[in-house]
Amino acid sequence: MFLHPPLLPSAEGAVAGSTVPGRQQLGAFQVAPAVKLEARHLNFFYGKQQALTDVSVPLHANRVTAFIGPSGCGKSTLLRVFNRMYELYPDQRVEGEARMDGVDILSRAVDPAWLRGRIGMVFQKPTPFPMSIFDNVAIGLRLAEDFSPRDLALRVEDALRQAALWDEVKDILKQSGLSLSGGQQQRLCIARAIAPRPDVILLDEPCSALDPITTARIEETIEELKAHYTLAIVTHNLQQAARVSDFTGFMYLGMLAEFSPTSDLFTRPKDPRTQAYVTGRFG
Ligand SMILES: Nc1ncnc2c1ncn2[C@@H]1O[C@H](COP(=O)(O)OP(=O)(O)OP(=O)(O)O)[C@@H](O)[C@H]1O
Repeated sequence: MFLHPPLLPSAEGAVAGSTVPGRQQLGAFQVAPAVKLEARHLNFFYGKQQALTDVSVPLHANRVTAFIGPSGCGKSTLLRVFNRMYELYPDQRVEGEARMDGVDILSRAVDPAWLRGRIGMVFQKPTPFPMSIFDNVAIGLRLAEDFSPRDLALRVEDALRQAALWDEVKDILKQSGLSLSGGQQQRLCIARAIAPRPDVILLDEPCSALDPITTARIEETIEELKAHYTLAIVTHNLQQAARVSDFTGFMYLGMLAEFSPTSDLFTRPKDPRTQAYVTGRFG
């Protein structure tokens, strides 16, 4: 039988057993944000190839955490671990824990379908389904719960508003999601991820296929989403990491080389490899 762990409020203040530094280091009078999700000693394998080695990292509640690092260092793999995508592939396996509100979500006792409702994911390439704009957002809701048509419409509207797309699509909800522009499609995918009201949203290079104006729009959306969700973003764009995130993890060869408040990581990196990467000397 699967566990559906209770959802705990993500109050400011408690560091919830975290061993990793948070905002308490930013100043004597600031309160550390709670940790919503925390990887503990993760190792990950694609067959015999190890892609993550002893990664421990917190995602602070209602904050954006960016993961940066050279190609192939394990950023996407880390996000995939958090929503157990690897379980769909027989040769992939994980060791260690990922605790959300104190519960190890990698445990087989936790229902993966429940988990994917709690942790939404947005990919690099916008992936709208070949169906209407409305149905693209409603699909997960219909599978999860028996909503009345009115409640379903309200939930879809709410998700599209939070994804900053409502004004552009409210009159064309029956039109195909595929008819939207790339940036609109990506915001539609964000709305789809938001609709089940998850706790955490993982964004894997969500702007890499988008122009600068659309990218700015998505970044604004990310900033707004922080009020309701805990976010993690993988990005190759260091300026983007600096703009949107509160904390940044620098990954190198499958390890977390450094994790700090974003301003510290970019201005006072502790690890020489971070310094070399953020100053463009490799990567
Ligand atoms: N499906 C897979 N099968 C085998 N190895 C894989 C697979 N996916 C990723 N890898 C390997 O795992 C390592 C980490 O890959 P991952 O995609 O997590 O890195 P990344 O930091 O996100 O890279 P990029 O910035 O290029 O997207 C790499 O060595 C990669 O080749």
